[in-house]
Amino acid sequence: MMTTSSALDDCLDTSHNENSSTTGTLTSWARLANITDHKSWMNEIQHNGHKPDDWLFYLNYIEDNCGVQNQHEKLLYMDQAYRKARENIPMENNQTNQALATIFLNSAQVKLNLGSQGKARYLLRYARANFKCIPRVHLAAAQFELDQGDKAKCISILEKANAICPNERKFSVALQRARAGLETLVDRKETEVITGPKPVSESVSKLALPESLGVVQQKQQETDTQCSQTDSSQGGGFKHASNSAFTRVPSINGDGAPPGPSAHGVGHIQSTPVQRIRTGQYSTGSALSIDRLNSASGFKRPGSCSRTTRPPQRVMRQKLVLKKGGTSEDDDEDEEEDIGSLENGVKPLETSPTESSVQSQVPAHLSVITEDGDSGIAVATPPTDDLKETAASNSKFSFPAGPERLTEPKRMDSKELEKPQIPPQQVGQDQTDNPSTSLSRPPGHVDVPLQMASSVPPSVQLPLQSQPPVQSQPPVMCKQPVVSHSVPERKDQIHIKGVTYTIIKVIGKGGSSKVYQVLHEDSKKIFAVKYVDLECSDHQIVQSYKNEITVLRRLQNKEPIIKLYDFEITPSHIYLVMECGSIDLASFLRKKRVVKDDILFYWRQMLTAVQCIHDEGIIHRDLKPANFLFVEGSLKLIDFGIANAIQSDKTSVTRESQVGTLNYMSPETIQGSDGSQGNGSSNMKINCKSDVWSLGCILYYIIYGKTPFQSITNTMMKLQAICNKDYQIHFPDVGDPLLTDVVKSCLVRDVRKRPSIKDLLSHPYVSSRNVSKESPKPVATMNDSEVMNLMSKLNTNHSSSPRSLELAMALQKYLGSHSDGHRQGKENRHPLQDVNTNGQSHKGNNPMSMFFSD
Ligand SMILES: Nc1ncnc2c1ncn2[C@@H]1O[C@H](COP(=O)(O)OP(=O)(O)OP(=O)(O)O)[C@@H](O)[C@H]1O
Repeated sequence: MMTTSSALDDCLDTSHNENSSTTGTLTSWARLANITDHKSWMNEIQHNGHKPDDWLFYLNYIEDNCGVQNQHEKLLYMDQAYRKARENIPMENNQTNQALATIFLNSAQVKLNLGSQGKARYLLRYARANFKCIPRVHLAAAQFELDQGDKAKCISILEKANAICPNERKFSVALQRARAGLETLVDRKETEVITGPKPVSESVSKLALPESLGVVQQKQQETDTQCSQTDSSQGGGFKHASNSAFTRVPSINGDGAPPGPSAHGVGHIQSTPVQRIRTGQYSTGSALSIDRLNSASGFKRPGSCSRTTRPPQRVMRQKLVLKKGGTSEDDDEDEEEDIGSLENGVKPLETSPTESSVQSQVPAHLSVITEDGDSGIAVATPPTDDLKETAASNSKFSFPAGPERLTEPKRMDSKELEKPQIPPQQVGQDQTDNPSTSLSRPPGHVDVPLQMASSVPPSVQLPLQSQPPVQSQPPVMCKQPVVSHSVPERKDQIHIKGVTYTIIKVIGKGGSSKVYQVLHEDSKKIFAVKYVDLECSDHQIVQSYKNEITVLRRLQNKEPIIKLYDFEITPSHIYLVMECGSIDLASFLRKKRVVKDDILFYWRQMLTAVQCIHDEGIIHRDLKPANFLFVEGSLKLIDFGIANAIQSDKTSVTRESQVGTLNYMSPETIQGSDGSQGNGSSNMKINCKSDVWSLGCILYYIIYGKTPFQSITNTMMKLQAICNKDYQIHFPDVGDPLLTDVVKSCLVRDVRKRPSIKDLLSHPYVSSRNVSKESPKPVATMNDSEVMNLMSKLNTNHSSSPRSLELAMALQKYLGSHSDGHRQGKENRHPLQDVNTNGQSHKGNNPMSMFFSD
C-alpha cells in the first residue's frame, strides 16, 4: 500500500517537464485516462493550464485508484490532493466554474471527515465568497451550519444567498425548511431522481463516455433558475450548471480504468447541494451522517461512530457559545468580515489562515518571538506542513488511550427521541455522560438530567481524589446533545457537560486560549473557565492543552496547584473548569512593587509550589510570573502546557524543540545538554534545575523590577548572553546578603552547581526567617462596572426572580472572601466589600442595591 506522503510526492509534487514526452501530446481526456503515471498526468494538467475540470477528473480518478486502503489515510491523501488542486487552480475567471466549486465542496467534506470543522467551515466561507452565483455552494454552507446545530447561521447564509440570487427557488425552499426545523434544506425525495450529467468543460464534453465507465443513466430533474450573475463564458458556469442536474456517483469501474469525466469528474457537479460527495464514500461517518450526506448538502460530520447502530435521529450539536476570539456577539458579522476579506483578493486558498499559516497562531511559548515582558520569546519550532498538520488535527481526536478513553456513546431509543426537547441550558456539549469523564463537579453542582434520561444516568458527583480514571472516547461526534431550536441560546453563557456557567468577564488570555471568570449559577460560586479554540490551533498547541489536563489531573492532590474541577474536549474546543484566582503574579507585579519584607512570602510560596511538582517528577518548563496565580492569598501554579514528566529511571527529559519564555529560559534549554556549551543540537536534556533558573529570573524580577537579561533587546544577543558564562549578571546590593545569595545561586549557569528546590528551601534566607503573619493578599479584580454588568445580566436574565438576589449574594460572598487580610488601603476596596450581610451598603451607591431593593 502506498504511504500517504510518498504517494503524494510521487503523484503530486511533480514539476512540469517541458520535454516530457507526454506534454503536448495528450490532447484529450480519452488519452489522458489511459495515463497511469501520475507524473505525466500532472504534466498534462499543468500543460492545459490547471483547468478545474481536469483537476476534478484527476481527483476523482485518484480517489478510486490511489490504492490506499486505510480510510483515514485515504482521507489524508485526498486532503493533500485537494489542497494541491486548490493551490494550483487560479481562482480568477473561475468563479462560476462548477468543477472548481465542487473541488472546494469536496475539500470541505474531506476536512470535515478528518474532523476539522473549522477548516471545513473556512473552505465553505471561501467558496461562498468566490462562487456567489452557484446556489449549491450556499446551500451546502447553510446545510453545514445546520448540521453543526447553528440554525440561525444557516438561515442567515440562505438569506444572504437569496439576496444575491432572488430568483433562486431553492433558497426560498431551503429557508422554509430551515425555519420549519427540518434537518435537510432540500427535499430528500429530490435527491432520488438521478439525472444525467452535463459536461462542464469543452474538453470533457467532447468525450463520448462509454457506459462501461460507470456512467449512470440519469434524467433531468428540475431546471434550476438562473442567477443573473452567471458568467456564461465559463464552461462550468452557473447557467450551464443550472441545466445539469442531480447525478449519482458511480462506483469504481470494474476494470480499474478511470471513469469518464462526466461520471466521476464533472459528474460530481451537482446543481444543488443534494449530492453525495464522493469522499464521503470511504468516510468513517455514521449512518446518520451518511444519511444526511445523501439527503442534504453532502456535508457530514466526521464520524467515528458505528455506521450501523445509530438511528436516523435528529442529533444536533449544540452551538458553541464561545467562538474564536471569545465572543460570539455576532457570528455573522464575523463571517461577513471573513468573506469580505477573502473577496478582496481572490486567491488560492493556501494563503488562508486555517491552512498553511495556521502556525502563525502558535502561542508565544512555542514559537512566537517577542520581546515583551512576560511574554518573552521562545525559539520557534518548525511549522508543520499541511500533511502533518492535517494528520495532527486528526490525531487530536485520538486522545490518549487507556485511562483517558471515553466510553461508547449512549444511544437513544425511538421513545426517547420523541420526548420534548429541553432548553440548551440543560444540555451539555459533552460527548459523553459518563460520570467518570468529569474530574469533580464544581462544589454544589447538581447534575441536570439530560434529555436522554432513561438511557443516560445522571452524572454522579465524585470527590476528585476518589474519581476513577477519566476515560475518553475519541471526541468525535459520537453522542451529540439534543438542542432545542426554539429556545435561543444565551451568548453570555458557557455550557460544559450540561452545566451552565454565566460569563462574568475575561480574566486572562493565552496563546490560543481565553480564560473567563464565570458564575456557576446553581452553586453560586465563581470559577475560571479556560476555553481553547482547537479549530484554529495546530497539533502542537492541541497537544499542549491535552498535556496540561493530564498533568493537572495528576497534581490535583497538591495544594499549591490550581484545582481543575472539570473539563470538556471536543474536536473544536477544550474547556477547563478551574478554581478562580484573583490575579496572576505578573499582573500583580506590574501594578505593585513588592516591598522587601514580602519577597520572602512570595519566594517561599513559589518554592513550595515547584517542589510539589518536582516531587511528582514533573518539570514545569515555563515558569514565569504569569503562571503563578493568587488564590485566596496563596500562590498557585497554573499552565502546565509544556510541563514534562521525567521517567522514573531518568533525571532529565530530552526535548526536540526549545520551549518556554526566553526571559526566564535556562541556558541548558537554549543551548544543548546539561549546561555545557551546546553544539546547536536540537536535542536537549533538561532537568528540574531548569525550573530553578526560571525561579531565579522571577526572583530577580521581583527584586530589581526586571529580568536578568531583559535589557538586551536583540534576541540573538540575549540568547548568547544567557548561555555565555563570561556574561556577568549584575546583582546590585539590596541590603539583604542572604536574598542576594539566593538569587545568585539560582542563576548559576552550571546546572550541577545550581541548587535544587530542596536546597533553596533550606537556604538560610528561607529557613531562618519567619514570614509575617499577615501575608499579602491581592483583592479580587472585579471593578464596579464589571459588577454592574454582571448584576444587570443577572437581573435581565432572571427578571425579578429571587435567584437574582441569591446570585448577588453569592457574588458578594465571593468578593468578601477575597477581601480579607489584604494589605491594600480602604481606598482600594471594592464597594461590595462594604455591603453587610443584610445587603445594606455602607456607601450610598452600591450596585447591589438594585437586588436588595427587591
Ligand atoms: N484559574 C484561573 N483563575 C484566574 N485567572 C486565570 C486562571 N487560569 C488562567 N488565568 C489567567 O489567564 C492567563 C492565561 O492563562 P494560561 O497561562 O493558563 O493560558 P495559556 O493559554 O496556557 O497561556 P500561555 O499561552 O501563556 O501558555 C493567566 O496568566 C492568568 O492571568
